[in-house]
Amino acid sequence: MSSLYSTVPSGDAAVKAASTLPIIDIAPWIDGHDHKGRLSAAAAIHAACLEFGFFYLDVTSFVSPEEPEELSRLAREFFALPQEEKDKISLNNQDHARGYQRLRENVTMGLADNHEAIDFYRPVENPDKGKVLWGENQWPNIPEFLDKYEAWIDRMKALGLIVMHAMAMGLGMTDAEWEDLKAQVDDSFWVLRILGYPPLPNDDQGFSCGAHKDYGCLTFLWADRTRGALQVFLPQQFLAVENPGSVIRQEGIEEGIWITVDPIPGCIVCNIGEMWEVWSNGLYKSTLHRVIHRGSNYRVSIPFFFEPNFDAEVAPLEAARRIQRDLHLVTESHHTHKQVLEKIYEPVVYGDFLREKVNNNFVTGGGKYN
Ligand SMILES: N=C(N)NCCCC[C@H](N)C(=O)O
Ligand SMILES: O=C(O)CCC(=O)C(=O)O
Ligand SMILES: [Fe+2]
Repeated sequence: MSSLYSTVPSGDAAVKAASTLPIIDIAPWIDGHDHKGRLSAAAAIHAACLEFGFFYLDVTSFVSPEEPEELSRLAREFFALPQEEKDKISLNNQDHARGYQRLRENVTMGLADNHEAIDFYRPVENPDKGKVLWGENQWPNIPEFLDKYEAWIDRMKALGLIVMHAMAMGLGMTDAEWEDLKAQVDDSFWVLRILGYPPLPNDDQGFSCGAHKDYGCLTFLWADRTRGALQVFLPQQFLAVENPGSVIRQEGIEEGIWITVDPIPGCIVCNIGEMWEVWSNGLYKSTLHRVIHRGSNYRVSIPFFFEPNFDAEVAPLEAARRIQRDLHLVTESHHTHKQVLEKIYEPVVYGDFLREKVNNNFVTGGGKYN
């Protein structure tokens, strides 16, 4: 039996699927009053979330191409420092979440990941480094590092609200419903992660980053030009589908393929996290992805996680339930569809969910602090 975590991308199906990942231009959401343009971008995001949980965002109207290049240069400067210099901002000096993690210190599904990283989170008012997630960010002592990254964080926060608004429109939410949703993300407990990936040795069966779903709301990933590193899992049932809106994803399906998602200039890769799975009551699935970086270069990627507010109570949205009921009317009503329709996701407090995840993420410190 093929398992989720062992299938590799290969053959025509993989190529077809990869070329299908849509590119959605956010320009209509940046300039002026192009209502039609906004509607069609919103519809494209909705379709992409139903089918893939992943899409490219063309952000040329929003960020200059030099900006992330500069961030990547600063990241490389940090990762090139001697180990003891990097350890000066170790997450273990702080709250076991904010700071630098050595190569193989991060763990996914019980296996060490072949990457090093720095994590920054939204600052909190009364920092307490004895409380997981509640300490202070630790910035490398490199000229311009802080300023350049803070500018990027501001821009990505703004992008988060734009994409959330587009998604609300894509789900057919009323203005009042959007205001309610917005109140759950308007003080986002965001995370910025800077990742460095040395090549995975050819004889190493492990992962640069093991298969996982992102935790929250929206991930905006900028990555350098390295190809063939990021892979996204596509369930088999979606491969030959003309109209994804007519399919309801089934629970526990393990058949599918891993497709490669390479960087496209001017675009960032966007995917939805587990909180969107709850809001959409499973209509949108947060998609498994992983990184396998072989080859010879040192890869850098910079994901920004636009997350709900720490205290947000995330529960299925009425707009998603309306769509699910409509889908039920137009699709053959067999057993599985009935089950999906009747299943209501349990509400989650985002901060509790995140703390649980972070507690299990590291070789060191994990689970010791609460
Ligand atoms: N904030 C986010 N989404 N970080 C993603 C890290 C995923 C790997 C992590 N070790 C895990 O097992 O979840
Ligand atoms: O480096 C990448 O391309 C993806 C990283 C990732 O999935 C994550 O940090 O959550
Ligand atoms: Fe991820």
